[in-house]
Amino acid sequence: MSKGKVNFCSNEDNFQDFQEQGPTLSFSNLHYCIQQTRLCFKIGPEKHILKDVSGIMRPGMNAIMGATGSGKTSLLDVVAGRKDPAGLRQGKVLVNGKAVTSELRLSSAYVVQDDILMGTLSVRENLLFSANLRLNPKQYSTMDKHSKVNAILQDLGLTDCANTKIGTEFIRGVSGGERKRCSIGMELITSPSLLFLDEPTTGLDSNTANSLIKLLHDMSRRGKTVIFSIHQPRYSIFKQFDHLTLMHKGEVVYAGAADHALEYFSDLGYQIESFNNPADFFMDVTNGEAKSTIMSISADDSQNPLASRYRQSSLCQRVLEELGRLNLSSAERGKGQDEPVDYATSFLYQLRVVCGRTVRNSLRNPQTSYAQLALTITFALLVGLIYYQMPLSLPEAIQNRSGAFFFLIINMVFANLSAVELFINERVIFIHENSSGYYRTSVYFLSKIFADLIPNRVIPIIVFSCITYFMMVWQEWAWLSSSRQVFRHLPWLTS
Ligand SMILES: Nc1ncnc2c1ncn2[C@@H]1O[C@H](COP(=O)(O)OP(=O)(O)OP(=O)(O)O)[C@@H](O)[C@H]1O
Repeated sequence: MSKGKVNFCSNEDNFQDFQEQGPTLSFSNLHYCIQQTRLCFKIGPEKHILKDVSGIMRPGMNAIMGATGSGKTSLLDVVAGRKDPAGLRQGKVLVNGKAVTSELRLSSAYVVQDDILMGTLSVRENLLFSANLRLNPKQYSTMDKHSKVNAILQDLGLTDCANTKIGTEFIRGVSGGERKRCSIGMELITSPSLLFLDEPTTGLDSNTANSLIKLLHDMSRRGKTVIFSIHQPRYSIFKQFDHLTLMHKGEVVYAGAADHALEYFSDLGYQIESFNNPADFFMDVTNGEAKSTIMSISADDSQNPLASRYRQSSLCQRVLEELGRLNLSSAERGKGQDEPVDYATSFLYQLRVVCGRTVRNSLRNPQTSYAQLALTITFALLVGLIYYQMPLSLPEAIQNRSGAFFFLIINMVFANLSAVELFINERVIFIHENSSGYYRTSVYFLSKIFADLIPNRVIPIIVFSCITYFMMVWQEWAWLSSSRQVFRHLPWLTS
C-alpha cells in the first residue's frame, strides 16, 4: 500500500482528518427483499437480496466489491435511499447519525452505472442544465453558474470536448470515458460531500479507469465521502481504496481497511500467490476458487461460511459496537422527518429550463418529426383520394362520410399512440433526474406537452385534417360559397 495514505476504518485514530469534513454513513442490519409480480399478483417467494448487512463508511474512498449479482448495486441503492423502501424489511441508514431524509438524499450525488445524459446536447450544455436546475438562482448568478461549469470541465479534463455533443444513435459523440466524466460532472455541480457511484469504471479502458479513480481519490482527499461499487480493479486502482466492503450472495464477507483485507484472509488460511492482484484474489476467495488451508468452502455452498466468519470476527464486532452507539444517539435525537423536497428552483423556472432542453432536443433530432410529417401527408393524400369529392346526394353522402370519419379517427388515434414511446425512451433519464432533485414530476410532463406533444402530434393532425378536408369536400365548400349559402348559414358574418 502507498506509504503516505491514510489508514482507514479499522484504526479510528487515523481518519480524524476526514471525519471533521465529509459525512459518515452508517447502516445496520439491512435486509432487503424483492417480490416478483405479474399483473399485480405475487410470483414465487421473496428474493433476499441483502441479508443482515451492516457497515460504516467514512470520508475517503469506500469501495464495494463482489462478483456479479452479489448485491453491490442493491447495497449502494439502499444506502443512497434510491431503492423502493417497501423492500427494506429491516435496517437503518444514518448519515452523521441522522436518518436519511429527502433533503439528505438531494444533498448527496448518485452517478448511475449507465450514463444518463441527453445525447443531443453538448457536454457543456448538459452540465449547464444541471447547474441551472440545481443551483439556487438567488445564490448563483448566470455568470457564477458558467464559471462553476467551466471549473468542473477543467477539473474533469473535459475542456477539449466541452462543445462536442454526447451522441445518440444518429450522432457520433464523445468517448465512453468522456461520457462517464460528464455524468460525474453533472453530479458535482452541487459540490456534494457524499458521492455514490455505481461501477464508475465499467466499460472504460484501464488507463481511463485509473485516471477516473485518481480523480475520485483527489476529491476524497478534499473531504468528500466517495462510495462506489467496482468490478475487477487493477492494482493501481485498488491501492487507492481506503475502505473495502466485500459482498457475496447479498452478505458482507469483509468490511474494513482495504490494506488490512489481505491479512484478514490470510488469517482465514487463504494465501495470495506472488504477483497476483489482491482484487482478483478476493474474487477468487468469494467464488470458492482460492482454497483455504483451515476452512472448507465450495462454490455452491448454500450457507455463506465467509459471511459467518466475518460476523464472528473482532472487526465486525467493533463495527457493530460503534453502530450501536450511533443508533442510540440517533434514537435520542428522534426520528428524522421526511419533509417534502425543497427544490433549488421555482416551478416556472424549472418549466422554462426543461422546455428549452426539450425543444432543443427535438430541433437537433428532427428525423422522427420529418418521418411523421411525411407519413401524415401520404396517408392524408390516400384517404383524400379514396373519398375524393364526396357526393351530396343521399344515401351515398352519409355512407361515404361515415367511412371517411372512420379513417380520420383511426389515423388520429394510431398517430398519437407513438406519444407513449416518448415517455418510454426518456423513462430512465426522467427517473434519474427527478430522484436527484432536478425538477418536479409535473414540470417534466408539462414540458413534454408544451414542447413535444403539441408541436409533434397536434401539428401533423392539423396538416392531415386540412389535406383530407379539402380533397373530400372541397366541391361542397365551393358550392356553398358560389351559391352564397354560406352567408345564410353564418348570419353573424353579415350582421
Ligand atoms: N428488481 C429486481 N428484481 C429481481 N431481482 C433483482 C432485482 N434487483 C436485483 N435483483 C437481484 O439481486 C441480486 C443482486 O443484484 P445487484 O444488481 O445488486 O448485483 P450486483 O452485484 O450489482 O451485480 P452486477 O455487478 O452484475 O451489477 C441479483 O441476483 C439480481 O438478479
